[in-house]
Amino acid sequence: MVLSSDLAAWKKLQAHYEAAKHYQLTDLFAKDPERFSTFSRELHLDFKPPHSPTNTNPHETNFLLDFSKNLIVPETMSLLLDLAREAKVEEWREKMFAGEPINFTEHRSVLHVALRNLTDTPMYSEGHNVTPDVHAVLQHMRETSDAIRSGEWRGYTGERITDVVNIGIGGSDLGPVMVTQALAKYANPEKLRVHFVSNVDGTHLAETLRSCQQASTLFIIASKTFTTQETITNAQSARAWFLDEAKDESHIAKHFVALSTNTAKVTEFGISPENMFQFWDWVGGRYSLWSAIGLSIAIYVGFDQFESLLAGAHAMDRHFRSTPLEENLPVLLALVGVWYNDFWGAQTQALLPYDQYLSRFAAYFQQGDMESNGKFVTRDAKEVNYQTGPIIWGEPGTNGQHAFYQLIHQGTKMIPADFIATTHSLNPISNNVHHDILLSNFFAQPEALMRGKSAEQVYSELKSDPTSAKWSDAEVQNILPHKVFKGNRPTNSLLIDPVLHPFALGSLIALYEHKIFVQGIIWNINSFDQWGVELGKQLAKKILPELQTSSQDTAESLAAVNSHDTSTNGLINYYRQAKVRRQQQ
Ligand SMILES: O=P(O)(O)OC[C@H]1O[C@H](O)[C@@H](O)[C@@H](O)[C@@H]1O
Repeated sequence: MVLSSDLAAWKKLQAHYEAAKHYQLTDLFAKDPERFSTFSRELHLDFKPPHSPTNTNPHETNFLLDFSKNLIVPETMSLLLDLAREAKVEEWREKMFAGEPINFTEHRSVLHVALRNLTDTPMYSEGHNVTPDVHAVLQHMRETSDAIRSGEWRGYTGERITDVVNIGIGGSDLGPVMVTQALAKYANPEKLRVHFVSNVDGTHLAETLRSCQQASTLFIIASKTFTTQETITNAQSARAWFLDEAKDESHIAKHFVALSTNTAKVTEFGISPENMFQFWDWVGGRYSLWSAIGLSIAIYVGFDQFESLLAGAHAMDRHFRSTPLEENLPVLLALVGVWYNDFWGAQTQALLPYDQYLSRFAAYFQQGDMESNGKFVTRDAKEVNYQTGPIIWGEPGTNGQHAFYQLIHQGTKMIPADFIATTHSLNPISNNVHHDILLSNFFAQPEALMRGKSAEQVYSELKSDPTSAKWSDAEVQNILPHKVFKGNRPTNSLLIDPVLHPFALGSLIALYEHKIFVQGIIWNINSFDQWGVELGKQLAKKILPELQTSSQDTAESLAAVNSHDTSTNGLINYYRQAKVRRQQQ
């Protein structure tokens, strides 16, 4: 396979689209009373961590995926399933679980699924059983997080740790940020707070440290490569801030730990090997929250909760690996996405969790999806002639409704959207009235997007309203079109039952990870490398020395930089002049 658009099923889908583009969702529902049951799936997942009999957290969850409000009929789904088979999704899925080096541009296997394998079943990365290594690091994480939470781990003055600052960026930040927010209910922030510093902008570290004390702060330096400029710069400044107070470098051992694959660089930084939590190059950064990168999560909510998160993801892995494609939730989500992305010309995919705990969910999957599937050549190095990964965006409902939903309802773009909610609130305050209101919106928005509002409906509304009833016909005709909603806008609705506990969250994240995997296979791209982040880094390295000025420089004497295009030169020179002018004042 070279171009997916050459596959027989792809061509059939193109032909099928010619009929489908006339579909009206309301008609499809009117014609088929079974439509909801045809295009929805319930899934029960459970899995108890076998080696943790004392972990009494819930280890089961239910999902209801309703994909009936999509511009599909049974033939659409059967063609999309043919496409998945023709693209060899099942074979590639097996290759991933078998640890084959499917990330071929970096010669690596893609084994984040092994990180949540809490059983003793061996999992191999290119022939090496990684399960014992994974379990050993989990044990190290358990001991360390227990010691910090219990107060057994003390800082250099003998104080307890009250603040944990995770310094990392991209995959070494977004997962822990998202999960610690999502599981805040399970934390005890009066005793232990977590902070995340990612941006190289000094403001991020400076503002974070304003509420921390050296004697009670633990820094987690999270970087797979341990060479990322932002992280190392922040880590060095954090080290200087710490030593400013603690003075003696030997105190670093109690206040700095590292999460990395790069032992040499960690040691060079001054962090001892026993304070290093290892992971492996077969863990992609954006799939690494399940690894040592999750240490801040384990410290914040406790290791048992972290383990339950892994168990939930493992349960979804089992579902993904063994369920026929037509019943397979990640596959179904992926296929519906491909339908809009490649045949309807949709450019984006909105993720709209009706759950405040998931406020960073879309931001997390911006990396998860866009770094994975933002590729323009196939695995066989041919440029694609179809769209690959969509633009991922979103905010929690109902906030989004009061911000950007106008465009989803009445704009000119098709925006497929996933609505996500739980059946129960973890905070059923005021007699659960908040949750009922939240969920009424969760149900109403996909309905409104589908049904829209016709000119006739608007007309009769205007006529029955005492103010507009008095309007002239011309006035009515002038205003009426602005109030029309064309509807027919597609959505998925995902209900999680009962609540977003760690197990459910783990399953939900894994659901989207596997969706991204399936889409990458269908587009025949390598979803596991990220060369696209390199070029900007290279150029920034070249520019950094050009920004230096000396204290002798004046606005008049300062030499102009001219090694770039005139735009980049102009911007750099404006900055250099501004620096020098400021120093002259
Ligand atoms: O953990 P590291 O090595 O610091 O990388 C942080 C991030 O760097 C780059 O932007 C990419 O490679 C990301 O995938 C990665 O998550």
